[in-house]
Amino acid sequence: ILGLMDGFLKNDPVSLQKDILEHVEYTVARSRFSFDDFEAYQALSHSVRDRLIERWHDTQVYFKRKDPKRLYFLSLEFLMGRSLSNSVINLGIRDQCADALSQLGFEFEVLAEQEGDAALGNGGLARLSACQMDSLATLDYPAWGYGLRYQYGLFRQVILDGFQHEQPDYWLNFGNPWEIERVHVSYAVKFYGNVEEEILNGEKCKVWIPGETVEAVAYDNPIPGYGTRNTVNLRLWAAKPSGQHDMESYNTGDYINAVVNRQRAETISSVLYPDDRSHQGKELRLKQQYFFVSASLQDIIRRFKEAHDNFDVFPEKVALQLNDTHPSLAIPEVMRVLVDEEHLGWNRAWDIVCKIFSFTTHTVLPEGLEKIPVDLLESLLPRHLQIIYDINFNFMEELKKKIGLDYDRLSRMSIVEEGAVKNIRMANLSIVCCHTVDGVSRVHSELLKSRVFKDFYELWPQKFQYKTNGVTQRRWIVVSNPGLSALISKWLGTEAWIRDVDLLTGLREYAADADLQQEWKMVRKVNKMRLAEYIEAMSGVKVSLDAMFDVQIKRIHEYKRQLLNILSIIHRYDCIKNMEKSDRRKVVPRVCIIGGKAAPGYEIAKKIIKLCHAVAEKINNDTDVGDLLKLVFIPDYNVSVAELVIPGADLSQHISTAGHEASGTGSMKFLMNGCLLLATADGSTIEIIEEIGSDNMFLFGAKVHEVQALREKGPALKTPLQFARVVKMVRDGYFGFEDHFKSLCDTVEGGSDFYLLGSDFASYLEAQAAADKAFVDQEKWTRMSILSTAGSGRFSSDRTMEEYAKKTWGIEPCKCPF
Ligand SMILES: CCc1ccc([C@H](C)CC(=O)N[C@@H]2O[C@H](CO)[C@@H](O)[C@H](O)[C@H]2O)cc1
Repeated sequence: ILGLMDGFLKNDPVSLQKDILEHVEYTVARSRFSFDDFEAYQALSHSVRDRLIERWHDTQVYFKRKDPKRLYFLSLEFLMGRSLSNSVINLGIRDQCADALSQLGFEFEVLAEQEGDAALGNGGLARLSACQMDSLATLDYPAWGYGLRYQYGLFRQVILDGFQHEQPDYWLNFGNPWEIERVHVSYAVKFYGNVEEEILNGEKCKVWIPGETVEAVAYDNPIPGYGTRNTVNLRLWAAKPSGQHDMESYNTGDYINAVVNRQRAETISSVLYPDDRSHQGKELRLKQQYFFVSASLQDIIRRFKEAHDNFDVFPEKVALQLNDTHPSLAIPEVMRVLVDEEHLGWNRAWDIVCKIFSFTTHTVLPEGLEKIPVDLLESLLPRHLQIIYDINFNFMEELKKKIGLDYDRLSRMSIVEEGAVKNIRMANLSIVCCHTVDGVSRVHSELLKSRVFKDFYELWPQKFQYKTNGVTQRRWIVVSNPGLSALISKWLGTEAWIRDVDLLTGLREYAADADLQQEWKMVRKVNKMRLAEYIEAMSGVKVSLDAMFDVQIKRIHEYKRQLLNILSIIHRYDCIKNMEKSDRRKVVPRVCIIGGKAAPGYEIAKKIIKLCHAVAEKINNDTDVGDLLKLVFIPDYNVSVAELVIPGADLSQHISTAGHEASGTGSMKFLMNGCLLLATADGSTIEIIEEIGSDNMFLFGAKVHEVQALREKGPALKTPLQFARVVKMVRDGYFGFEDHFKSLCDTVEGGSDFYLLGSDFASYLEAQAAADKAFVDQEKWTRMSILSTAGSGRFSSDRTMEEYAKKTWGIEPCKCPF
């Protein structure tokens, strides 16, 4: 048994080879003498999976024995991307795998490309969840992630004639080696029905009689830590028809309908809502939220009761994190279980609930806050509506005692929004219940306290904190940029920075060192070549490696101002066209790269994508301009595309109207990879400036506190002539489709420039010019690039998770010793 302490499987190339060939034969069921890249990928993945399972078991066994306080991270979205490369890096067996494969005639990188992305999320919030799971595992925290196993992830973006089309992402087509179906871990989830009263040992208690029951089946995704044996679990729920058959319909021979009804159950977890803007109060969306919350809480309470029989201990053993309001039905659900099923009594139950829940909001705009129509909740979850009403009644009573009968404030703070359509304000419910309300950057938290949740901040200032977002350096440097990763380890003389990222500051002293600069530039050149090949393959456009690769990749939103970027490209093009031939050699060649998905119903965002293609069509085919300027739109932007684009970027743009980006995490990934930032002072960028200094960035635009006043100016707002000129070019059909682009132009003219593209245009062009000037001085640029990486340590999700663990969750590392 001692020999088996670190598991059965050995990680030397020969053992790996044996395991791979066995999986080819017995798992993939192909002859070990002839199998292709995809089958080799499947076999390798299963060999790595086996090693994850061992570590997962050992970790869970150890957690069970130590019974530490656990964190349960509830999120409706996890944007995991690919798992193979990240897993072998965190297991520390990448080279062994590469050796084992090369002897079998396969190349690791080629096989890694075979894997499809697990795109179970929309954007920032979803990828943040994934980065945070990697950090929780690496820091040995006893954590679990809970979410939904969508059969269809975020849609595939197909561009036809410059227009976005959505294709379903059936990602499970060829199975998924990174999950383990847990047929024995399943729970019944109830919907609809009504609530009846019963007398139980003299007590009146409520009983919910459901109208429909669906089965939730668990799929476990082992999340390996880096440099530790700890492997935590991401448990995703899939909806299955519940066991009990309604024989009734069978007897009436209405067999088909019976089966169809049963199939209906599966639709609950079938597709991810591709909209990361407003909540449309759709019933299926609400069903998804309650389905995963109910299954997760049944699982969490079962695990607690295995080791404990007194719920007063629950807050010492369980911390529940709500990733935005999407899982906040967990609050009335825990109340329902503790009151209706465990019979703890309301006050004791409420006391427990207020100790276990914490909430992070990722939205700045009040209209982005989730509201659920009362009638929808009444029909789908009648008991939960009652509980929410009771929570609100007690809260209102308490509030009246504190603030008196200030009806405006009372109605603003009420969880129930009166009006033609009564709604439940999920953010208010979350704030009333949770002990901590976190923003995702310092300025975000300031805006929450001074605007969005001002009333609540004045009542409970202690609840409002912030934990600035972070990203994992394992995926965003080591996996996606192995050249830079090796260079950093060489110059720091250790790989310890991968676990302890503050060590990156050690690069500062070498920022001007000619040797490092040389090697740094070489690594970046190789990454640029890889990106240039991808661009040519995806768009047919050949780009020059001497040009500055200027990148803006993120979801398409008006507040993220991709339109401002495109209008500045039109300006740059116009300038080149009108410039003396002789002056053209002073132009710094630029390749502008834009990528991102628009929510299917977001028309303006889709027009921005079309405009980008129309402008690219003009510029890229203008031989007169040639390599001085290129514009390419990268289709189907996702985690894997980001891993390829970010290492090859010279400049990245984060140009949201100040006060609109809660944090932003893309900027942190570019920073870690030594890409310079052209940005507004918004969200996390404000903290990046403090870390690396504004002289290592290109900043422009109105500040957060200036935006309101500028908006009030409305039509009086001054916009530079250049701005009017480029908008006029679009309006007049210079790029065609003038009718299609009219409404787009209307969003930035006629006093309705809500996102201040016009008033920020001049300083934006100045920042662009400053970037051009700096790029010519490669010594200066490379020094700024090295200092960017050196100052990026603070933006690791390791720091974020340590802050949450200490200040919000009260959990300690629990490192599996064997
Ligand atoms: C359809 C409902 C919906 C609404 C909002 C959302 C997310 C909260 C939107 C989102 O991803 N917000 C981004 O969260 C990041 C992680 O904290 C921040 O860095 C970004 O600034 C924020 O826009 C998802 C789905």
